[in-house]
Amino acid sequence: MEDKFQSAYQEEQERLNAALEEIDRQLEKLRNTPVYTGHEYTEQVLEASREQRRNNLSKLRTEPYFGRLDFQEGGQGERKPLYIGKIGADREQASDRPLVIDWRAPVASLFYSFTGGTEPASYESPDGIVEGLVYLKRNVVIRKRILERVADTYDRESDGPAVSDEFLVYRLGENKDNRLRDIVSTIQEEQDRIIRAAKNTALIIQGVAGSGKTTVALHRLAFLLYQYKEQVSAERMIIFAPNRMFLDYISDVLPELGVGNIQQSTFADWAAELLGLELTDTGVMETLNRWFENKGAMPVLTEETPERFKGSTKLIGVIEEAVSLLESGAVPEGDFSPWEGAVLPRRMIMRWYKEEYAPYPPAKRKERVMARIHRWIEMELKKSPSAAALKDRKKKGAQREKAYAGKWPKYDPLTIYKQIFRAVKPPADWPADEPEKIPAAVMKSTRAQLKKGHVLEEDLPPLLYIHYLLNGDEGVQKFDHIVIDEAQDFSPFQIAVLDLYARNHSFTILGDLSQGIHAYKGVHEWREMQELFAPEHTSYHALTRSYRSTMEIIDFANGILRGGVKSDLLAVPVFRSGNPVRLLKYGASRTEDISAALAELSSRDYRTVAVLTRTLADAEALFAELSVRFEDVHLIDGSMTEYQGGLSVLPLYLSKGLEFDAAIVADADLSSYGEAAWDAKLLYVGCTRALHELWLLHNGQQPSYLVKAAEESEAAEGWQVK
Ligand SMILES: Nc1ncnc2c1ncn2[C@@H]1O[C@H](COP(=O)(O)OP(=O)(O)OP(=O)(O)O)[C@@H](O)[C@H]1O
Repeated sequence: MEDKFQSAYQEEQERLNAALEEIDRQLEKLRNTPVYTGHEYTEQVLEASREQRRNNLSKLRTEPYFGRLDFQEGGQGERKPLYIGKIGADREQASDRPLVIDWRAPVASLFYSFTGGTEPASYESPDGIVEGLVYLKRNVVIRKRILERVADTYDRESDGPAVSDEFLVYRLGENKDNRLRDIVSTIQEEQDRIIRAAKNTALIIQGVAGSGKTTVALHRLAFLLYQYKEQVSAERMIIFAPNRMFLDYISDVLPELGVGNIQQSTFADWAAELLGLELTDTGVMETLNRWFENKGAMPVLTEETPERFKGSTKLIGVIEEAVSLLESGAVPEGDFSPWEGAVLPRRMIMRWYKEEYAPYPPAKRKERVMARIHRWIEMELKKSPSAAALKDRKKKGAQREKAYAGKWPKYDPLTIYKQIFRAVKPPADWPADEPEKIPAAVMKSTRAQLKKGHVLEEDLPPLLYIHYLLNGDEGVQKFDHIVIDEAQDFSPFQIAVLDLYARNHSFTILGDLSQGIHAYKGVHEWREMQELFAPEHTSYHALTRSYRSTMEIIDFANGILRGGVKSDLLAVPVFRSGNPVRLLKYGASRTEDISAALAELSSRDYRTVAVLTRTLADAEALFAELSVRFEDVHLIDGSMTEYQGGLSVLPLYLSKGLEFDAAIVADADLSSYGEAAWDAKLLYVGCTRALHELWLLHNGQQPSYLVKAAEESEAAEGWQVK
């Protein structure tokens, strides 16, 4: 065994030397080629390609590849070793094998999709299905040109029939800093299928916590840019994430994959910009306070809860009716007369409005008709008998034109929205019974909030829809692909509105219903989103394996899912074992104990340790106490745009999407978490943030599902640490 390993290492070292030599040589040659700065188009194109190669080779020279796959096409003839890296590179001399194959290339898919066995494997090339035999799948770790590790995950000539997880487990065991990383060397088969799925569908992915949803979505973007280079561009792709700090947390992955310029935003920021609205944080904080800061006093959630109702597509009909009422009564009563003696009959204006400009959406129709009237005035002015009359008519005409424009409806989404909710007076011809289509409680609370000048997050989809009905999509950029992370917190209306701005329903929608702690606004079943698309435009995938946490943590979290959330979307762990989950009962002082736990865990070799509390108020109070004892502890309060790593204190609901080497859940007891499914979901989110170590501190009175989860997963009790 040792010998085999030695010879594999030796072989890879020789191969690496040769590859680096060739990369250096190619790079040297390119660097010695003078840069073309002239105006000749063909030369400019050639220069751009040289520049691209210079960049690629500069990256390749430190880490040329990470994997090797020996494949025998057709099951006979030569066994070719294929080296797979983050970027592809050709050899200097023409050859049937590139120097490095891009991980996104069709043949490289075998490296991910092959799960072992002796049967032929296949991949889809542009010329059709290619079949053959896989002989070897090898992971090669190269850092800064040094060969650090060689690990065979499949060898046809050895006894193991399946691809082993050993290298994956080694990778997962590493500690994490403050950024999410790429996983190109260890993408798993179920993830690869999603990454390489065809572009023009709305993929809906239910994935358990830690199943790699965020990571997979980012790799999928890199894949789409490679596979559909002629059809898509990075600037026309967008990632929606829950907050700006999360965007910062994921911001390294795409550059690592050689992808830049993809738009990243929160839905609220994107919508506010499109609508030209200034959103205050007051509304967001009010919502969070209402749902998260009142321990045990969670408002009752029904289909008529304002956030849920406004997020459903039930408002669509009401909005369409309102806009159509405005549209049909838009042309002001009476003929238009710019000055005495000149009359443009309403009949004529109606003809322009109803016939000539009918294809345009209302706001554009109004613009066009008014422009036409303006042109008509200019023609009429030419008939003026004298210079004095011209001057007088010009003045009068301008005044009356302005007054006439003012008689048209105000095509402003917020005004129309306010009219629908009767926060301002609607036009006289609107039917009096219209408000009955909206539940009274929603009507009342929305009216009150709009009167205070607050636009909440849940108002954005209806506002955007009104905007779209008024203006269409002219002048607005449509997206080639939209990624929605933490999609369980998105409402169906948000997705429906985004679909208006997506080409070919090209979406990757990822989430986890078990983490649906924003259930007051999000979906309760994926069906709610699937129904927005025609069956041929959508497909559903499930990711069940969890890569983030140790088996012990996953077993414990599964216990919370079973007993508390009452969900059967359980996670399947990768066989990576660590310390048992630890439950610690407070002694004389809660703060002392939390402090001692933090001191113990941060003294170990962990880079990120978090203390998770139930509310922001708890986090702030605890932070005040801990910051006296720990120099470099940070408070995460939702207003941050950057995630710093290290030691953090944060409310559990803000930890979604993040991960920490070790997590301490403070007050994991009935003082903070009840028996309801929603409380269990919060704890599930918190517990699944931990990679290696999870401690729960409590007062001895715990919800029954926690007690049961601890028993079933053989969690440890007490302070005998290590
Ligand atoms: N194939 C893989 N190889 C190595 N690491 C992986 C793999 N898949 C996922 N991971 C790691 O697992 C962790 C979880 O990934 P990610 O945050 O993308 O999951 P998620 O499903 O979005 O999680 P959550 O819903 O809990 O926020 C990350 O550290 C990621 O690097």
